Amino acid sequence: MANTSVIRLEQVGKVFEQKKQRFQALKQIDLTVESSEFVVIAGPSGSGKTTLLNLIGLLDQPSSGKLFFNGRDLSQCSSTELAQLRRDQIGFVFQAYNLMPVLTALENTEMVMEFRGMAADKRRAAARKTLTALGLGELMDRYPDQLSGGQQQRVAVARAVAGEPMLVIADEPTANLDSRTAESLMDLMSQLNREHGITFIFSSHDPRVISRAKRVISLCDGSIVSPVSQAVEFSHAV
Ligand SMILES: Nc1ncnc2c1ncn2[C@@H]1O[C@H](COP(=O)(O)OP(=O)(O)OP(=O)(O)O)[C@@H](O)[C@H]1O
Repeated sequence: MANTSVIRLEQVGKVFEQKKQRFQALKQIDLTVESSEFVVIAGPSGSGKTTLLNLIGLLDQPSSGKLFFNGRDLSQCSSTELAQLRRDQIGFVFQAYNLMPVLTALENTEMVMEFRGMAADKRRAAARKTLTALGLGELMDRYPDQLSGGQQQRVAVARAVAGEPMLVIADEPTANLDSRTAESLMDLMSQLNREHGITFIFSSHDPRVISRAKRVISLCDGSIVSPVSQAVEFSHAV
């Protein structure tokens, strides 16, 4: 089957306006990410990585240009349709994990599938399977404050991937992790990408993440500065 674009941006710009200040955070971005890609958006602090991820994750809207998700022109979608797409097709791993403190690891992992209206037995089975695959089989009934930072990060990944979304977006996924945990998290995401064909888009300035990407998109001052049409292969050795 031919590759389908998960995300396509055409001449996308993003301007933030505060009081009388106008700041162009993204400038005329052209970018296509195909199904099953494993992409890192790299660049220095302030280059626009989070702004770009927020657009790709349908959390924010461009000021100019066009954004397509799975072939759909998002400017034609209502806010309800955008919310449904986010819920059903996209998994998010936030830097701050954003786990619910009053829910166990298992309940946190089930949460997004519950929002989707999946039957309780199905979502519980999917959450158990994913947590076990992530090495958290024995810790499913613990609350976030009973888990280490790395374990919480794994629960956040489990929550993002358990419902097998089309796309997983991770903002600086290794920012708070030690080298070993960061390495195993990247192993896990590569495996999910290879075995389940889930498309991953990360933002990072961590060389450990960038070296594992199949394609790196470099941002500088809101513009893409690396070739985007060709996959860039990096050695796995850092
Ligand atoms: N809501 C906002 N209002 C005004 N300016 C903003 C807003 N969000 C981001 N910016 C500005 O846009 C630019 C890009 O920010 P962004 O957070 O996307 O960068 P980044 O590459 O993710 O940085 P970091 O690596 O430090 O997280 C920065 O100069 C930032 O100050």
